[in-house]
Amino acid sequence: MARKPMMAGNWKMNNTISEAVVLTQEISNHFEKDWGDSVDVVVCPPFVDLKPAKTVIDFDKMPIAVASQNVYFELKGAFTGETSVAMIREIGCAGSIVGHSERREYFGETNEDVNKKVKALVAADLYAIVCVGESLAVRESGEMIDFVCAQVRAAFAGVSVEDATTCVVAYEPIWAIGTGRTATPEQAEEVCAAIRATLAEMYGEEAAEAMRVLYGGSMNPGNVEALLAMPNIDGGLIGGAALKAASFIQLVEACL
Ligand SMILES: O=C[C@H](O)COP(=O)(O)O
Repeated sequence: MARKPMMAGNWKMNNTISEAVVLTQEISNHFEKDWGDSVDVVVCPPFVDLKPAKTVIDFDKMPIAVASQNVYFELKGAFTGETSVAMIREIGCAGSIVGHSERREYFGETNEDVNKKVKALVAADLYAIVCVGESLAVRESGEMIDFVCAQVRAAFAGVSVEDATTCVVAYEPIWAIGTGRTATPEQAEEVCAAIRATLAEMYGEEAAEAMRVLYGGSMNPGNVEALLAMPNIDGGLIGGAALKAASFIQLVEACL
């Protein structure tokens, strides 16, 4: 089955509102090819930048979705500092990243939290971009497939096939994030294929074939084509290379 590629830019904690407006406008200005319906392009700015970025995209009628980098699983109430699915939905977000390794490492996000966030998102008709990935120690122990597939099972525990198929999985080996040390296409493919096999165990072959598995970790215009050539890599979750309009557009166009 031909899956529609997705190229998602995770801006992490970069760009004030004014900077976000400039970057979004630059992405819009660099837009030359009509990517139409052949790739899903997503930008994931910090919370405060979501509305300004969405406003620029809507004004320019750009085929770009906006997603948040995180969301809380409770619907509302006394959860100081958190942001609900209703809040991001009203801004016009299509979904949210969940379980990014930086949130797992620095903010103590657990597999159980990730699962609750996936459930909160799909219940609000939003999708989750579920991040999984092993540390260097796990990679060197050779246990990365078991580790990552356990993260996938935990993230989707109790999620229906209908809801799961709206979601995306992003394989991001922690040792490749922001380090310039990209996984080789073969290393990335091995784990992405195992992720799809896990999804097939949970949801059946047809659903697993329909779900997108992205790679993230120092993806850039120089290595994107070799990674996208792998049969189980359906796009990218991009950090550093998404912070410049020209390189982000190059990554999008590599999907065409
Ligand atoms: O969410 C994005 C990833 O953490 C990849 O970041 P990076 O492209 O800067 O390595």
